[in-house]
Amino acid sequence: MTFKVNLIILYKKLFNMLKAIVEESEMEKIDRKLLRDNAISLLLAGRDTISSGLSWFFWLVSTHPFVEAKILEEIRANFITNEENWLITSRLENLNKLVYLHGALCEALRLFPPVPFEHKSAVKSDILPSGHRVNANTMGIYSLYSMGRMEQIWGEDCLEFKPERWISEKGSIIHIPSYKFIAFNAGPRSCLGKNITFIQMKIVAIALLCNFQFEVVEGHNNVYPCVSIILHMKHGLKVKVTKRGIN
Ligand code: HEM
Repeated sequence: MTFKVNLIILYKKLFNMLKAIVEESEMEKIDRKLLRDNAISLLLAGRDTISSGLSWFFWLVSTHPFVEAKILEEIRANFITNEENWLITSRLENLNKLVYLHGALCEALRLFPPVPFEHKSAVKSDILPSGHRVNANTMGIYSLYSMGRMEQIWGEDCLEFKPERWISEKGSIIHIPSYKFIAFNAGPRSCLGKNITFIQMKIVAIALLCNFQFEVVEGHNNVYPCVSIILHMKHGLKVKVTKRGIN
C-alpha cells in the first residue's frame, strides 16, 4: 500500500543520513557496528511505540465522530486526495498544515502515552520541590500515564479527548513544554524520534482515514490498557472497516 512505501522511504532516508555521517566523519574506519546499532535502535524505538499510539488514536477517533469529521474536513481542505496524488501528503510543509490532526495526535499521546512509566536516578543526594529527600542513586519511577491525566496539570477537563486544547485562538499549535506533555520524556534522555513520529502518524492517519471508516465492533467494550513497558490494548481493538472516499 502507498503509506507502507512512504514509511520505507523515510527509513531509507534515515539510514542514508546515518551512513553519510559516519562516512564523512574522521572516524570513517570505525564501526559499521556503531552504524548498525544506531539504525537498529532507531527502528526498534519507533516500532511498538508508534503502533500503540496509533491504536489508541484510532479508537479515540472512532468513538468521537465530531473529531473524526473535523480531521477529514481539514484533510479535504488541504490536500488533493485521489490515490495517485496522495504521495504529496508526505511533504512536510503539507503535513504541517494539519493543525487539528496534530492536536488530535498529541491528545491521544497525552491520554495514552505509549511508554507509560519512566525512571530517573539522583546523581547525588537532593531534596525535591515537594520536600522529599532522595539519596544518591535512588531510583524514582514516575507515571507518564498519570501525568497526562492530572487535573493540576491539565485542568478540570483532563480526562476528555479534546484536540482543541492544543490549538490557539489564531489557529496554530500551542507549544506545551515537554515537562508537561511528558509522552516523549523530558530532559537529556528524551525521545530522539519525536518529530519523525508525528510525520509517520500523520501519514498513516491520512492514508487510513481517507480510505476507510473504523467502527468499534458492538459489544467490544473492554478497551483498556495492559500494564507493561508499552501501553498496548489488553484485548486489542475489534473494528468494522468500511471503505470510503473522502471527496
Ligand atoms: C509515539 C511514538 C514514540 C514515543 C511515545 C516515544 C517515547 C520515548 C520515550 C518516553 C523515550 C525515553 C526512554 C527512556 O528514557 O528510557 C524515548 C527514547 C528514544 N526514542 Fe522514542 N518514542 C516514540 C517514537 C520514536 C521513534 C519513531 C524513534 C526513531 C525513529 C524513536 C527514537 C528514540 C531513541 C533513539 C530514544 C533514546 C534516546 C536516548 O536514550 O538518548 N522514538 N522515546
